[in-house]
Amino acid sequence: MKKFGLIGEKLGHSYSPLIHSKFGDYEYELCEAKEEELEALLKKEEYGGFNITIPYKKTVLKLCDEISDTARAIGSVNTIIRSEDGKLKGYNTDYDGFIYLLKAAKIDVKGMKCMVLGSGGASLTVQTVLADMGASEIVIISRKGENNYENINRHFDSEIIVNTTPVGMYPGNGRTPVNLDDFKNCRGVVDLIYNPNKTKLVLDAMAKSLPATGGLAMLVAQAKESSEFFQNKKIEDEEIENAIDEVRSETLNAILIGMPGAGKTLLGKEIADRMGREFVDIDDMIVEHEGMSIPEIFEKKGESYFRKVETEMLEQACVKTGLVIATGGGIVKKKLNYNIIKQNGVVIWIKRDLDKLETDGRPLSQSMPLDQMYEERKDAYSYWSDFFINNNEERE
Ligand SMILES: Nc1ncnc2c1ncn2[C@@H]1O[C@H](COP(=O)(O)OP(=O)(O)OP(=O)(O)O)[C@@H](O)[C@H]1O
Ligand SMILES: O=C(O)C1=C[C@@H](O)[C@@H](O)[C@H](O)C1
Ligand SMILES: [Mg+2]
Repeated sequence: MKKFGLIGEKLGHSYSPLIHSKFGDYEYELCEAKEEELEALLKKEEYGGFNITIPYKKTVLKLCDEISDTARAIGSVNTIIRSEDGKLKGYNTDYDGFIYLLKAAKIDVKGMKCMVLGSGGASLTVQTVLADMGASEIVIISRKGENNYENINRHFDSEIIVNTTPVGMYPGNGRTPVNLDDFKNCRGVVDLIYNPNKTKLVLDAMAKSLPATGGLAMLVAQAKESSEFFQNKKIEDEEIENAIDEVRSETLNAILIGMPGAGKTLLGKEIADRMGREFVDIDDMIVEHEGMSIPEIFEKKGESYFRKVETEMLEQACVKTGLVIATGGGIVKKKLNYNIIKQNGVVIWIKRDLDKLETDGRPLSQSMPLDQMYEERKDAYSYWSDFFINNNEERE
């Protein structure tokens, strides 16, 4: 079997090799390339075909020998196949991928005023789908276009917002292209970014109880169709959901929260061992970073300094994927930590009866009654977590 590749400018964020490994038994490589290298790369015969991503989906049109009707109509190619006679044929599988995403997220664009952020190849595909699905108006916001971020207030009445820019994408996590507070009529948010799993834009929409989705389902659905071209065989649609589930379970961090001494570190290590994952303890990161024990940091620098370093360490750990992360008990004291944890995390609340909690080496647990601390924090532990584990059985 020939090998295949993903061509783009920067590819450190891509899950495509992982996803393609679910659809077939072929090699799939990341090929970072500069624009002037594209032509030579496409000619390399060891590759049976390619996916194309930011910023080359428009550029490669002129390098293909043939282009499918859909890709030509949209003006964007994300899949290229080398035929037996060496000719390169360009397709667009993002079109079906975006339709799949809208349906999966139950976001109906019919009759809606839609704002598309960004004007690259992915934006062209999104615009075509929105028009085909009956959007009443489609506004494109780009840095230099007629509608831009300076005069975006003209379109604060948009009902659906679709982000096709890389703003907020790994490693630039935590950024958002627009402030959702400005869009009072907003009825749905779609971010094509899939790493992180939930961008700031998506988390902001969820905080307002708006329907919102990241781009993983689109990525997987377009990859399935590309893989059908690569292998010249049909793959059933059920495979898309299976692959999404597998990618989520392999990439999301398992993040443990709960009272000091509840067993986050103990259980975190055990979970990581059993899953064959790397374990990270935020408290250990802080101690290493500061070169002091936690009681010493509290004593010499105070709690607010400790919290500042804790947030920095949390940010470093949570932009990564596939980890088991034990936090300190006070992580929920700072609202800012919520988005950091949620972007790539499944959050597990470790519960243990208060009279069983270890307080040694834990300055806050020694400075106030544990039932008072629990009262102050229990609603946050509950709201921040996706599920809980009872850790009352003796383990040692
Ligand atoms: N189920 C259990 N059985 C016996 N001992 C336990 C159990 N759970 C936790 N412990 C013990 O309680 C102590 C505290 O556990 P651990 O350090 O894992 O808590 P933590 O939640 O990480 O605390 P912190 O918030 O301070 O980091 C440890 O000595 C641990 O071995
Ligand atoms: O990030 C990625 O791996 C990709 C993103 C989209 O552009 C897709 O169209 C492309 O096939 C792969
Ligand atoms: Mg711990």
